[in-house]
Parts: sequence; C-alpha cells; structure tokens
Amino acid sequence: MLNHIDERFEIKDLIAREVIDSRGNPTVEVEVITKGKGYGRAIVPSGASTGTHEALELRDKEKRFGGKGVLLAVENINSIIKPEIVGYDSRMQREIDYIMIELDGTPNKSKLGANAILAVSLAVAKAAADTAKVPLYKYLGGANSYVMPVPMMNIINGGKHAGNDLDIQEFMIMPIGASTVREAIRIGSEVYHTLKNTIIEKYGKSAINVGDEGGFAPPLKKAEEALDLLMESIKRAGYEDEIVLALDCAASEFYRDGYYYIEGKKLSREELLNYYKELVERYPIVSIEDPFHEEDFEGFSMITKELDIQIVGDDLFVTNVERLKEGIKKKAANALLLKVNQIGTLSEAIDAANLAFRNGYSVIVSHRSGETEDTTIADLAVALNTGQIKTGAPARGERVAKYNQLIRIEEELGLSKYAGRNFRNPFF
Ligand SMILES: C=C(OP(=O)(O)O)C(=O)O
Ligand SMILES: [Mg+2]
Repeated sequence: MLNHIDERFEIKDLIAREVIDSRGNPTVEVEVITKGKGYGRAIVPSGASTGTHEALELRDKEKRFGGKGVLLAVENINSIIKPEIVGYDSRMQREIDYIMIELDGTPNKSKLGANAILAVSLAVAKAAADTAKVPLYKYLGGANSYVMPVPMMNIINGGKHAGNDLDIQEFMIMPIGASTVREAIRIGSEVYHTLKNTIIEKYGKSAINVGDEGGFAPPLKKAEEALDLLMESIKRAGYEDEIVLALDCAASEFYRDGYYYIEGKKLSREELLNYYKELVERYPIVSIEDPFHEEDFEGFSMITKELDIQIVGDDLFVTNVERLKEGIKKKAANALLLKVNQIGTLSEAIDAANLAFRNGYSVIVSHRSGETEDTTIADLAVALNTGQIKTGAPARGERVAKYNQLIRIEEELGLSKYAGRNFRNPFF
C-alpha cells in the first residue's frame, strides 16, 4: 500500500511539556497522536560527562538561556516544529527528521535544541509503530530483529557520576555466559546484591550509597580496588565463568593540557596506555570506552592496535557520522557508543550505527546518566541487532525500565538469540 492512501498515520496532534529526569532536572517530553489513534510518547535523557561535540540541548543550567532552557525547547516545539509536522505521515521518519534539521539550521541543533528535536523524532516513530500496531523494535528493525543484547551493567560508579574519588567513571559487568537476556539480568542482579554485601563487610553500611547510574559508589581511590571488589563478588555469587568486565574511563574528565591526572599521578598518553595494559592483563576486561580524551584519535588508534579487546568511542564519536568516519580512517576504536541525544534525531543515530557495522565496528546502544522511564533504547538495541546495550545497574527505576523492556521483548519474540559471548558480532 502506498503511504498516501492510508490516512491513519497522519500526525493529528503534538503535545510538548517539561518533565523531570532521574537527577531531578527538567527535560522534554513529547506526545504524538495520529489520525488512526496511534500514540507515541518520548522523553529525552541528559548526560553529565558530555562530549564537546555533542548536539546542544537547551538546558536550564546554561546561564545564557536565563534559566529557561527546557521551557525554551518546549516553546520551540510548540511554535516552530509543531506547525510544520502536524499533517505529515508519521512513517516519513527521515523526512520529518530532516525538516527539523533544516528548521534549526545550525550544525549542532543549537537553535531549536537537540532535546526539542529528539523528543519529536522519537515520539513520531513510536506513534507510527503504534498506528501500525507493531512493537517499536519491529517497526524500526523489521521481521529480522531478533538479537537480544548483552547488558553492560555499571555496578560501581565513579567520575562525574559519583561522590567518591574513583577517576574511572564506570565499572561494568557483562553476563556473556547466560543463554537469554532474562538470565543475564538475573545473574547481573545477583552479583549486584553480592557486591552490596561485600562492600558492607569491607567498608561499612555507609559505603553502599549509589551513583547516578545505580551502581555503588564506595569510598575507593584506585581502579584496582573496584575491580577486586567486582571479582570477589562475581566469585562469591558463583559466576566466574559467565561474567567479563568492561570499563568506561570517560578520560576527557581527567585530561588537562596534555596529561592524564589519574589516581594521584600525572601520566602521558603512553603511560596511561601501559596502565590500561596492566589492568587488562590482571582482570577479564573485554571492553574499554573512552580510554583517552575526546580529541585524541591517535591515542585511540594506538590502544586499538595494541590491545586485542573492544575499544569504544563515546565522547570521541558522539554518534556523529563525520567523527566516526575520521575514526574509521584512522583505525581509532573498534566500537561505537550510540546515544540518540548526542546527535538529536533517530535517523542520524541509525546512520551512525550502519556506518559502524559496514566498517566492522560493533555498536552499543546506550542510556545517559540522567534518564527517565522512557525505554526506547531497549527497542533500538533489538531493532538494530547490536548485541550490546549499556543501561546502568539493575537498580533504580529508570535503568530497570530498560531491562524489563528487554525481558518483555525477548518473551514476545519467541525465537531470539542472546548475543552472549559473540557480543561484538552476534552473527559470527
Ligand atoms: C552514559 C555516560 O555518561 P553521561 O550520560 O553522563 O555522558 C557515558 O559516559 O557513557
Ligand atoms: Mg561514556
């Protein structure tokens, strides 16, 4: 059937409002309603350790918006985006995304706000899926979306997400030995609980407070202490053969004027590389995200060549095809962290994923440290058959919402495939 003969998909109304995220900060929510009573709602997340090259979100913390950033984004949706979008066929995702890109007219979406544009982009996709009466992952990915991603569960928080002295931001477990995502989530939760008890035994009750992504934030100083805690808890829970580890260093946060300030030391790029090498030798670390700062393509190339593990570009690539192209040319990293709000539209985010896949890079769909109950990223990970998702600890409602959505999708799919040990290439 041709698009124009089915009016049910026509966008009838669009409602924008300010709501709050998991840090209690304001963010944008959009609802889209189609003529055929299809309904889509999306809420935009927000980062703390944001990359310089990310699309710009209108946030209240920005003084120049006079404490009105999110309300300005809402206003932009109502007065500028809505009049252009209402009446459009909600299945015209790319066209709608590009109308908004043109209406904005800046390279980083700073006029309308990436948060304004993304909220509409995601809500449109959801409304179209609902009108078609197919789940979002199937609407976006089609009948052959069937790979359930390995969760990267951030169960010890540091860096900008926690009130401790750990320089490395995320210490994650990946339950690759499970046979389903449901089992992986259960295993991860068991280790999380065991870790809680281990922390109480070693550091007392006051050490079990959690960071922004739900992981514990004990008063540690060195990565080795955090990794030892993880290893002990994994062993105590009985999952030594099922779990491997991943790090997000978010190194831009501890880089200044040519040096990395980590654990009380001032390290050159080469010295930091040696520091990582030693960690990888001592612990079952299979993935390191942002090991160097966001402009250091050369550092990323070096580590990708020298360590036979997954090297992930987050602040480096910011889900931007131009930055990713540069990385591909320079053989910098071998994986893309995909965050929809770094680029600001669903179409552009999917372009980045496809560019990565076509060049042998793996893709990890990711949450932000400021999240909400919105579960779009769970559907997106399955839609794209990425094989990996990063969405925090198996605790705190905004993280759990994504894990629970994965459990539902796996059940609904019937025959699915948990990426497991093939997380970097689930088709291998
Ligand atoms: C999820 C992350 O944190 P934030 O959302 O603060 O950028 C990250 O750095 O990967
Ligand atoms: Mg990161």
